Amino acid sequence: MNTTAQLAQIANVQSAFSVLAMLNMYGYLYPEDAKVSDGDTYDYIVIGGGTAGCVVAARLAEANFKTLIIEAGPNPSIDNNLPGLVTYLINSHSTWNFTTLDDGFTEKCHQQAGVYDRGYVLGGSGAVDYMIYSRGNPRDYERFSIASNDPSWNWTNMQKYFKKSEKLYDTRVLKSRYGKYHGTEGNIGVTKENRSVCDEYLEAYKNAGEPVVLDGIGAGILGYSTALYHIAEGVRTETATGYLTPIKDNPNLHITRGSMATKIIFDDNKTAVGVEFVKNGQTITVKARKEVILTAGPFKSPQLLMLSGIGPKDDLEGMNIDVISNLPVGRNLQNSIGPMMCFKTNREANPEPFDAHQLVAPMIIGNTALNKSSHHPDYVTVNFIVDDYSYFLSFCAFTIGLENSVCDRIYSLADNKQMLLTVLLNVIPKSQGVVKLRSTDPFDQPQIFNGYYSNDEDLDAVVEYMKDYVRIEGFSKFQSMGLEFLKATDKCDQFEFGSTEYWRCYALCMVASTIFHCGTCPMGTVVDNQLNVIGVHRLRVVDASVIPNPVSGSIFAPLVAVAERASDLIIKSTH
Ligand SMILES: Cc1cc2nc3c(=O)[nH]c(=O)nc-3n(C[C@H](O)[C@H](O)[C@H](O)COP(=O)(O)OP(=O)(O)OC[C@H]3O[C@@H](n4cnc5c(N)ncnc54)[C@H](O)[C@@H]3O)c2cc1C
Repeated sequence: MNTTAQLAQIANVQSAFSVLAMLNMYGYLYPEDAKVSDGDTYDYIVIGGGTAGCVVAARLAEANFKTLIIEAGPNPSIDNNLPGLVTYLINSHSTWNFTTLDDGFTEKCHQQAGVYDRGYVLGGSGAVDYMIYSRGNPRDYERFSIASNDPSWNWTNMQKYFKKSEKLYDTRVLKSRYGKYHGTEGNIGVTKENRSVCDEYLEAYKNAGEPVVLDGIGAGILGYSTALYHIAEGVRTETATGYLTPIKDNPNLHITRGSMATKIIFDDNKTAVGVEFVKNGQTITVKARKEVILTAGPFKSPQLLMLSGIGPKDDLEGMNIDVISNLPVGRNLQNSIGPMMCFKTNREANPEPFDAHQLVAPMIIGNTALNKSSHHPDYVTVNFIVDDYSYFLSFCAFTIGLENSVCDRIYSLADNKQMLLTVLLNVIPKSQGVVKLRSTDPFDQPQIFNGYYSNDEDLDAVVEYMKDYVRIEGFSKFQSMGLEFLKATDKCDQFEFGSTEYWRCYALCMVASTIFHCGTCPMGTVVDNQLNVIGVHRLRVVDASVIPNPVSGSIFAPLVAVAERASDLIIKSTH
């Protein structure tokens, strides 16, 4: 087995899945495609049927508003629905395949600067993501409140939206003292990792001084616990299936798929009055009686705003775009990143037979504070227990995008033993990237500069976190499991192993992106506390771009809660 062969296998399987996707086998689950003609009028037009877009459109349709979703992609297919197939979804028929500009260092260990994929499918990135379901902690939402100058975005207030959207299936958690933090009637089914292989690792983390908790999200507590996933009864739950399927015959809900929004149209009073989109080569303009709601995600929403005249004045003028509102659109790109760290154990790797209804590698999530009296994590670890080496090679080379030689080296060092694979994330990165227009063609990818470690403090912080985390090797329980850190790359060998210089080199080379991007149209500077775009009327953004800072360890669940709240705000402010 080697990485080249594994990548070839992925390409073959992906071709088969793209053919299956054309059959639209799950089409019966979703609303039929609407017949939309030039000049048609809706109460609300939602641009992008992704994670947030499906929530908002469903709530508006339920509230009796005639609502149109304009979605570029098709319906989800079998590889979107079955959790075990997630490895095949990057760079696939259901993603946009964005890449970033060269940042000068990531390419040392990676095939290219960065794979920044997003869902190109109804349900959006929630239909291609890794399904980790968590809420972050109170400090993350305090930062929303500060950015928006509105305390109502706080953690306590957001809990009702988490509960409203969640349907937790795990009876152990529900019966525990954490049960009260969870929802049981919501649209997003959630299950907990329960494979017994995790138990030994949880014990070992406990032995290493980390709290082990049954439920890692409800109270925003520190410690280690098995992951929650947005999976229910063996099937991924994203917002298309969770929110649109139950109301698929609602006459207020209209969807046009395969439709690329190219411009938001404003009248002379800077009021958004319609949207132009292209379907099957034909340009169609639709009108909004009440509002246009942009939910195209953290790369495409800023692109569309800029193409429509909302963005940094100098950049727009440089492209001969008339400026309607001069705002720092695209300027605050943020993401949770950190190095991938691999350990082998003395347990023989013993892969289970493939089961498409569950993720291949069980996950444990850790929230760690360096100062043990703190209530907030400094870093989050996403820990995979890996028995299946073909999965490992796919994750390493395809999902994280590391060079084949790096993945082959880890494979050989791991010596067919069970591995602990940790992605360590800095929860408060200070670095920022940028999304800019590449051209005035809406079909062009925007330019994305990832900005990883552009603020030196982030690298210093991550080095401290790695040094802290790698100490687990020295504790008796992990020692008895033979835990051993694997030097995944030889590109740092000029530095003494364990020195600050070594870890700095390792962190840069082995950086892994979570693809939890946010902040490109943040609350406070591009949208106000009600998510209205500043300086214009009747236009909101509701997607990951409005989230001003990363939420520790995930973004899907926080965004669903933000979209639930945004729906309330929109309905209450109905003109
Ligand atoms: C590979 C991957 C793994 C991830 N893993 C996790 C995880 O495990 N846990 C977690 O919490 N988060 C995860 N995330 C992040 C999370 O899923 C996303 O941040 C979140 O779903 C983004 O939602 P959104 O509504 O902002 O955008 P999206 O869900 O991306 O929705 C945007 C929608 O708009 C459509 N669109 C874009 N432009 C146009 C246009 N011009 N016209 C019409 N339609 C358009 C797109 O096709 C898409 O459907 C992951 C993301 C990816 C990509």
